[in-house]
Amino acid sequence: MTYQEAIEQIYRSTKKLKEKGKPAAYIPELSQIDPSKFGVHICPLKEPSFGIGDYQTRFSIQSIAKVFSLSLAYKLKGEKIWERVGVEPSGTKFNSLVQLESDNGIPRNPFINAGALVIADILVSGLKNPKAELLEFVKSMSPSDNISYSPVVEASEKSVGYRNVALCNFLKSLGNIENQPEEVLDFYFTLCSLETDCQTLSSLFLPLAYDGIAPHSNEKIIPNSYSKRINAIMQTCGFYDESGEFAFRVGLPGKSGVGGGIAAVHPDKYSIAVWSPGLNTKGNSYKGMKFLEEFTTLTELSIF
Ligand SMILES: NC(=O)CC[C@H](N)C(=O)O
Repeated sequence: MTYQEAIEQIYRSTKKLKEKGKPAAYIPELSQIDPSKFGVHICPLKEPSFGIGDYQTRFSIQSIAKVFSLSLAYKLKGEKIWERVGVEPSGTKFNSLVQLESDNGIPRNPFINAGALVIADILVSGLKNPKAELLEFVKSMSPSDNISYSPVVEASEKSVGYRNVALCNFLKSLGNIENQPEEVLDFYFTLCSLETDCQTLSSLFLPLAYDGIAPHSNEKIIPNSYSKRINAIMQTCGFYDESGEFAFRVGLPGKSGVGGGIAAVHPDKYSIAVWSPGLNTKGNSYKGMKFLEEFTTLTELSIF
């Protein structure tokens, strides 16, 4: 069975499922999204890419962008970043505050909000123009430049961002934020507002399936060892307190966002992006998880 045949078959059966989860309610702009949207796009390394459904509709990628900010911070500062953020699954919700105090302000990993705020701080310190440079870095990964920040989503999240404000101030008080919290939060909310479609998103993850190289340009985006380590962190921490479940059911390194997107990679084989805005209770796309579970089962192509 080809990738295309598998995707067509699973898309049809997953689309029919009555249960589809609920769009994120805590960010006003995201709560408006039509929950019946559903798109999938795959970029195999050695075969033509393929998309189905709403794969060319743009959506808010939210926390999936944390893979890009981590990649850039890692490239910029190397192994030093691990002095300020860990690589252990947190077992808590993405925006949890509880572990930070006992962990002395060192977030468990770069994908929970606390860890992503520390990574944001590293980029704010290390780059002249962090927002523009991050976007330029992201665009270098793909032949498509169909990705941009959404000022509307950013403003919407800022209007209710009390928890992230609390997290950033808490981190500052514990000595793990160098800049003013307002500046770090501004960069963080802009990062989370990145918008693209499944077609571009899957291509943006292809370097992580190809030893850190962007196949369209042959450019080394990040060293091979960084690419492997980022995949390891996606595998263990990419789905918050559902990371074990995702490894168990899907078996691919991946990252989700509360916009309902999931990007995942099979090293040396493919990258794939799925979008369905309805979330399960852990904040991960309900149909996105179902789709990927069926996909790796039918194709027998998980990393395990
Ligand atoms: N899991 C997510 O996608 C969360 C990202 C969102 N911008 C937040 O900080 O709450």
